[in-house]
Amino acid sequence: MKQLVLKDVCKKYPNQLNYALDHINLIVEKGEFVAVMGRSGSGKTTLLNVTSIIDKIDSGNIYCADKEISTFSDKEATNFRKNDIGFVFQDYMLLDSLTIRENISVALSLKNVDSSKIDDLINSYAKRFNLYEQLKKYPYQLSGGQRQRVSIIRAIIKEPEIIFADEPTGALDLKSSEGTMGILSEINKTEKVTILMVTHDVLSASYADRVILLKDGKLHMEIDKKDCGESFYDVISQALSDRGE
Ligand SMILES: Nc1ncnc2c1ncn2[C@@H]1O[C@H](COP(=O)(O)OP(=O)(O)OP(=O)(O)O)[C@@H](O)[C@H]1O
Repeated sequence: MKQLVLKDVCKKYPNQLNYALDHINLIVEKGEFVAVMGRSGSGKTTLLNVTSIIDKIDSGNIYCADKEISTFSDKEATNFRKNDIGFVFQDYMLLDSLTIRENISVALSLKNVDSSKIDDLINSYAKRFNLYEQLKKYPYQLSGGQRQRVSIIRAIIKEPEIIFADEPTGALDLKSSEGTMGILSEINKTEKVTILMVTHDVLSASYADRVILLKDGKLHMEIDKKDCGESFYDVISQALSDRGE
């Protein structure tokens, strides 16, 4: 089943000569994990922003599970972001004045989950991702890797159809990056959640099923893990270096 379909999607920012997205055609299957790569300015964040309807496109169509989301009204777009998708950002986007438990529960209260169930749900995810002891603490008391695990729990706990991740390992050291990618990969397989992740990091990209490479707003190349097996990491590195990325 198709989760996301982009048909001839174009986007140009005001006062810019070039398209940020130039006739993008892309299909992401339900449960697929896709990494978006490309040099700075190639359109990665714009692609994430238009598929999560944070930003509007100029032409083309975007469908999510057969609904044309690119024509959603503001209210429909807000509901879609609240109920159907989760976000993971490079800088975690946790609220400093709230405890870890409160930070996670914000996602559930937005989705109107029954308050009697919220604590149990948070406890079980926190135990699963080794954060139970941290629930009473504040974000500044946690390491970067722990904060990113909190933000992944906040994204997955509302059972979204898709998680959009923008450079989730961008601020992390190697060990924390591997921990973060291990968790994203686990929830992709266990919860069957579709993931669209922007990254500059080949190691992070190698956890995906497929890598798409953008260049000047165009979909330049796709690399499928199925075609590469064990050498996926090397094939991605080679493709980037061949293109001077
Ligand atoms: N708000 C904006 N206003 C005008 N131009 C923009 C805006 N956002 C992005 N652009 C331009 O659109 C193009 C694509 O930018 P985008 O941020 O999507 O690239 P990116 O691949 O995510 O880059 P990076 O890796 O640096 O985050 C670039 O030429 C950029 O300068």
